[in-house]
Amino acid sequence: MNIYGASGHAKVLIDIINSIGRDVNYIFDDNPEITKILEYSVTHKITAEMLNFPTVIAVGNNMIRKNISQRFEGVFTVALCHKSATISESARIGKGSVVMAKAVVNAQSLIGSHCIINSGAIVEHDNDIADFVHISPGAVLTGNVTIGEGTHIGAGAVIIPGIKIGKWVTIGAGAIIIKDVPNNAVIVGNPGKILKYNN
Ligand SMILES: CC(=O)SCCNC(=O)CCNC(=O)[C@H](O)C(C)(C)COP(=O)(O)OP(=O)(O)OC[C@H]1O[C@@H](n2cnc3c(N)ncnc32)[C@H](O)[C@@H]1OP(=O)(O)O
Repeated sequence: MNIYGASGHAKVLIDIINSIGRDVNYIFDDNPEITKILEYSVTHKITAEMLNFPTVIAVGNNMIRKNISQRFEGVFTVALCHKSATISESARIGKGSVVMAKAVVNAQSLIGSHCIINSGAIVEHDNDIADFVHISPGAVLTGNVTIGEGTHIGAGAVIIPGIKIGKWVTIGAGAIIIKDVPNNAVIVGNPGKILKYNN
């Protein structure tokens, strides 16, 4: 498998690829100064040979991940799940999404494309998560939660059942969300209050 982006996030993807017994084939980064990550060499050119292997994007920023995925439409086609993640048979994980160690995705939850379900995050039953969403480590989405495109749920945040969160929202670390959230809002605290709006 290939990794696009030689970031800290890429180090975690290397561990996930190793956890499922696959090989890391190529790691690409457009910054020529980054030549190595862990024990792997970093390449700075995308070759035809590379495209023989499935690729995942190792970019934490949701908007940048979206832009890269659109530039390479059709190339980033696999979902990647750590062997310790628990994923219901009735859940669906979209192409290019990553589910990290000890994360849980429960019954009939739908995860879009190019999402990150980070370490130990819990996505309970019947959630509907759009593309390019990042659920940070330890966050808890209870049942029937809806999350719009590009939203970032901060570490340890909790969303109570049935809440609808808009697009390109940022939920601060540790926030408790008890009401629906409009597009682009940045919310912090318990109970969550709007701090500002993302541009
Ligand atoms: C493996 C990984 O690393 S995955 C990445 C996980 N990342 C995260 O969980 C980060 C989530 N991000 C946050 O919580 C950020 O603090 C944000 C996005 C909510 C706000 O960031 P900024 O826009 O830079 O806000 P800033 O730091 O200027 O703070 C603005 C105010 O909000 C408060 N605030 C910021 N974050 C929080 C928070 N999580 N909870 C409560 N209050 C907060 C600040 O104290 C400050 O209050 P003040 O004006 O009274 O002093």
